[in-house]
Amino acid sequence: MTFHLSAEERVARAQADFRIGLPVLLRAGEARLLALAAETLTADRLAELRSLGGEIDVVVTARRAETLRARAYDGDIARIAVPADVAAAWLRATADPASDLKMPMKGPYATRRGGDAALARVAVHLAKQAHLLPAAVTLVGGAGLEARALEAGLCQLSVADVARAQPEAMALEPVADARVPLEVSEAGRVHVFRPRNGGEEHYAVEIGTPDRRQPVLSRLHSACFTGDLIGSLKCDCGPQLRAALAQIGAEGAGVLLYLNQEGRGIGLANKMRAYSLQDQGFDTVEANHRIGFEDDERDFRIGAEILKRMGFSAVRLMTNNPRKVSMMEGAGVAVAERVPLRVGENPHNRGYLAVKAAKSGHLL
Ligand SMILES: Nc1nc2c(ncn2[C@@H]2O[C@H](COP(=O)(O)OP(=O)(O)OP(=O)(O)O)[C@@H](O)[C@H]2O)c(=O)[nH]1
Ligand SMILES: [Zn+2]
Repeated sequence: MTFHLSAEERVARAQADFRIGLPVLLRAGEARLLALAAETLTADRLAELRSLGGEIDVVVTARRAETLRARAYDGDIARIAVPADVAAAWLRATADPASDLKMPMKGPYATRRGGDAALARVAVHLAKQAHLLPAAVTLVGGAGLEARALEAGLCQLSVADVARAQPEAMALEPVADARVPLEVSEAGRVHVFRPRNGGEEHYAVEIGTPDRRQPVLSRLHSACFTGDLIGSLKCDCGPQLRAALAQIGAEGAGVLLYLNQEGRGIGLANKMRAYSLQDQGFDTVEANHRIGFEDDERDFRIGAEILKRMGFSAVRLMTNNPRKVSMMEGAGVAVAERVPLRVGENPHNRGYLAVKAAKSGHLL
């Protein structure tokens, strides 16, 4: 009897190692690549990589490459060659937009073309999933790479593992639920759902006893520490959260889903990076792109799966976001009605709301 690690378990370990700053060995057929997150790379670790020989790249998304004026020959990513004489700070500055303004002409960058970029793509995917800067440092062709990785006990992952690993939404389990009387209704109940991959837990706030045979009044809310908790005026999240709860409470039945996808799925640290860029004049969408993210990295299937696990198959969805409607329907939960939720506009978030309407299709 020996232990068998599933694809999900391997991927989850690799993500955790990226956050710690440990390298992971990626495999596809005969190809081998050692990968680390650019954000957690230290000078010592860079020296370790260099002692192996081989080619070191910093891999960024095509979005970040555009800001850096580097050519993205691999479509969605760019493999930037790291010169032999640069320090870890050079790699960091390539990945991190914090110094873009101070050094507007970073580079010039030499980007690799040809060869297989599949492993480099997996490396960037892991960094994103770990909520770090979406960039990886990679090494190919190092002497005795695989043997050394094994000897050091590094995590190993194949491209097939990443493809096989189920999305978080498909592997959510209910963990616990309990009665929580709320200001808007004394008949509140909080349910906690946990993904099998050890990722963030997500919550459902059930109010009253909604009829499972009818479309349930529902809000799909994404975590916003700044808006939900400390009263930030930069967005409309706090007022939306409270208005949705109030409306569900007034009707006497419904479900508020609270998904821990802070910052449209990029995590709070990256959201603060985006806010710094917004203070330099970029809008909410441009800021995400300059870090290297898409406009919206959320997976709303998580919300649909939670509703299905709770016995619902149709919703009256409180949202202005058409993507939430289409992703809900794509995941098998019918949207019988879209209930608009326009509250909380103020002078600070007026521009943000206008950009969401103009660029992300939000309905007014
Ligand atoms: N990356 C990024 N995230 C932001 C910014 N402002 C707010 N957010 C996040 O955006 C999300 C807002 O989520 P929702 O309340 O579901 O809003 P929505 O997608 O606009 O859709 P509806 O409110 O349903 O119309 C939260 O996760 C916030 O943390 C920003 O400038 N950049
Ligand atoms: Zn917000």
